[in-house]
Amino acid sequence: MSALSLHPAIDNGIKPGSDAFKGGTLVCKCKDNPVEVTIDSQSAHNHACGCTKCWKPAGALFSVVAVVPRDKLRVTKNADKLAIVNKEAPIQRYACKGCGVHMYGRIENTKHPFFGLDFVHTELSPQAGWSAPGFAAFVSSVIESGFDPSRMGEVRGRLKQLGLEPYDCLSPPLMDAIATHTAKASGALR
Ligand SMILES: N[C@@H](CCC(=O)N[C@@H](CSCO)C(=O)NCC(=O)O)C(=O)O
Ligand SMILES: [Zn+2]
Ligand SMILES: [Zn+2]
Repeated sequence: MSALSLHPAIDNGIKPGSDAFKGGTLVCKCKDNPVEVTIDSQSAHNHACGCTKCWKPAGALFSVVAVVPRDKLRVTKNADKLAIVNKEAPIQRYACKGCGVHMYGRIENTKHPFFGLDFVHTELSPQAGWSAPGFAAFVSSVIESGFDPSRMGEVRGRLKQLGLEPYDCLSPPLMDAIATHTAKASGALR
């Protein structure tokens, strides 16, 4: 039996990132006048995400999504083709109206724990060297897209085989960072 397909960027093993990498471009899938985003930074916290909100390439069960500082990201070509998918969502995802690809997701709420970071899919980049995915988030959420719940053992097993520890929310360090932010905001922690 062939291995379960999760996402083309991880199905054949995970390519390590490069410490020397300093950024590059993301290009949408339109043949004509593609949208281009330029990022002057390496990515961080790259992960596979099973949630229903993140953009996935056709046929993929997971997205692969990372963050970059928002002040290091600019739209450099065909910005007029972008539209926000859901203005009410904490992460406002800018999708290409031509091909549907999400070019970046931005948080406008200054109180959000991840304010200052934009969400990006580095598979859209012609350059190699972006940070590699390090864990899998929102794994149980693939069921919300219609995936058979009886096959979740297979999904988690394959993620572990690829070296991506599966979590049903974010990774423990990120969950701790969110809780710390919340505790500082409430005054429970100084
Ligand atoms: N079960 C839901 C989960 C959606 C969700 O909370 N997604 C996270 C992670 S996205 C990248 O890691 C999130 O922060 N969402 C905020 C947003 O989407 O604006 C589902 O699957 O829909
Ligand atoms: Zn496009
Ligand atoms: Zn997601």
